[in-house]
Order: sequence, then C-alpha cells, then structure tokens
Amino acid sequence: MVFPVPGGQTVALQGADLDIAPGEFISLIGPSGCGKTTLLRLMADLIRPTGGELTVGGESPEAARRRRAYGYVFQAPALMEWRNVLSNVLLPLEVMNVPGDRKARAREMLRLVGLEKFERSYPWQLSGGMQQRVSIARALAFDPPLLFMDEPFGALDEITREMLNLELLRLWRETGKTVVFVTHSISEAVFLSSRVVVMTARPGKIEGIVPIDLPHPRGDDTREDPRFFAAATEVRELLRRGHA
Ligand SMILES: Nc1ncnc2c1ncn2[C@@H]1O[C@H](COP(=O)(O)OP(=O)(O)OP(=O)(O)O)[C@@H](O)[C@H]1O
Repeated sequence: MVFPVPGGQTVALQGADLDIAPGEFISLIGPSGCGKTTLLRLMADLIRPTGGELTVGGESPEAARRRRAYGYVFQAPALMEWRNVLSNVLLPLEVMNVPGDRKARAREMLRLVGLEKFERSYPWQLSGGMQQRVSIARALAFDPPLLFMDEPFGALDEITREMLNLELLRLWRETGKTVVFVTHSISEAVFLSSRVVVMTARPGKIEGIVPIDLPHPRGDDTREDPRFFAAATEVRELLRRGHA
C-alpha cells in the first residue's frame, strides 16, 4: 500500500501476508506508523490497495462491505450526542432500512454489552468505557460475522480496559465472530487473541505471528499463567527485532 505524499510516496505496507480463519481473534500490534490502521482500513474497503491481493470472506472488500459483512469500531466512540443510547444503536439499522423489529435487535445488542439499563441515557451521561460499549453494540447491530476494532480501549484507564477485555472475550465466545483488533498493548494482545500479528515500520510489514496457546475462558488467572509470560516475551522480542 503506497500513499502519495508531497514530493514522493510513503510505502505504508509491503509484504503483509496474512490469512485469517473464521472465528479467530487476531490482534495487530506494532509501533506507530507500521500500518496497523492501514491494514484494517484496507480490509474494510475504506481505502483501496495499490498492489497485492486482498479478499474478505472469499470476495472483494467492496463486495464484503456492500453485504455488510463487518462492523467497525473506531478509537473514539463517535456517538450522536443528541440521540440516546438505544437510538444510537438503531441508527445503522434505520439508515439501511433493515426490516424486522429493529428495536428488539438494538436492545439485544445492548444486552450483549451489558447496557440494557441505559438505553434512554445520552452519550454525555456515560463514562468513556460505556460509550465505547455502545459503539461496539452499534457495530454489531447488523450481526456481521466480522468485527474490525481500531484501538477501541486505548483511551481508557487500565482497570476499565481489563474489564472490557473480559467482556469482549465473552462476547466473542458467545457470538463466534471473527475479530481483528488493533492495539499498542502487548498484554492486551496476548490476553485477547488466538494469534498476535507483530508488525514493524518503514516499510510496514509483518515481522512475525505468535499463536496464543492459552485456554478459555480466560480471566485474571490467565495473566499469571507462565504461557502468558512466554507469549508476551515472544511478542516483545519480535517488536525489538523490528526496532533494531
Ligand atoms: N491517507 C494517507 N496519506 C498519506 N500517508 C498515509 C495515509 N494513511 C497512512 N499513511 C502513512 O502510512 C503509514 C502507516 O500509517 P497507519 O496509520 O496505518 O499506522 P499505524 O500503525 O496505525 O499507526 P498508529 O499506531 O500511530 O495509529 C504511516 O507512515 C502514515 O503516515
């Protein structure tokens, strides 16, 4: 993926070779500028590749987008301040004129993220973590098989983040979705993932892929498991190798 810039070009990604199986939880980790967001945006058809090949569920990213094959959760919750929680989750269903009982569907998504009691609240009445849960419910409204998440918990405190990690894992196990998750945190990546994709910059590429052999359900004990430390060390070493 090459971007034109004044007086030249930036090679954002080169040699990003990756196959993701249905139902996997994949984390992308790497230093600033290594192309994590670019890779996610390519998969989501928010930008078009300048080279190489990319398919989502066996079809082009554009076809996957038109089929509403994925939900996208951004770094900031990006909720409509004048709409309450329920109508924020309803919004994509209304815009796309989805048939059926939309409210029941939106409420079901709010239940999944544990916010069923807050449907009448407005975004400004919620904490940052709760707002991010609303945006996850909104991304799930279409029941897409795929969920793209770009550093969704980066701005939250450590304890809230750990709690949301647990919730996200529960949700992933309950729904069987495929998740591609961008993070800067080694422990978050190892805790959540079935595989951690370690990327390095200039040009952005995949340095290595670390399979995470930790049993489910994962919880506080997981972080004490020697396998957790071993995987975190492996990820750290790959990141260091990229820096060298
Ligand atoms: N639209 C664009 N135009 C020009 N250059 C771009 C554009 N989008 C990304 N880039 C460049 O591509 C490279 C990868 O950017 P990207 O945002 O994917 O990195 P990242 O790994 O997500 O970084 P961060 O961790 O800081 O979010 C960077 O050098 C960036 O400057």
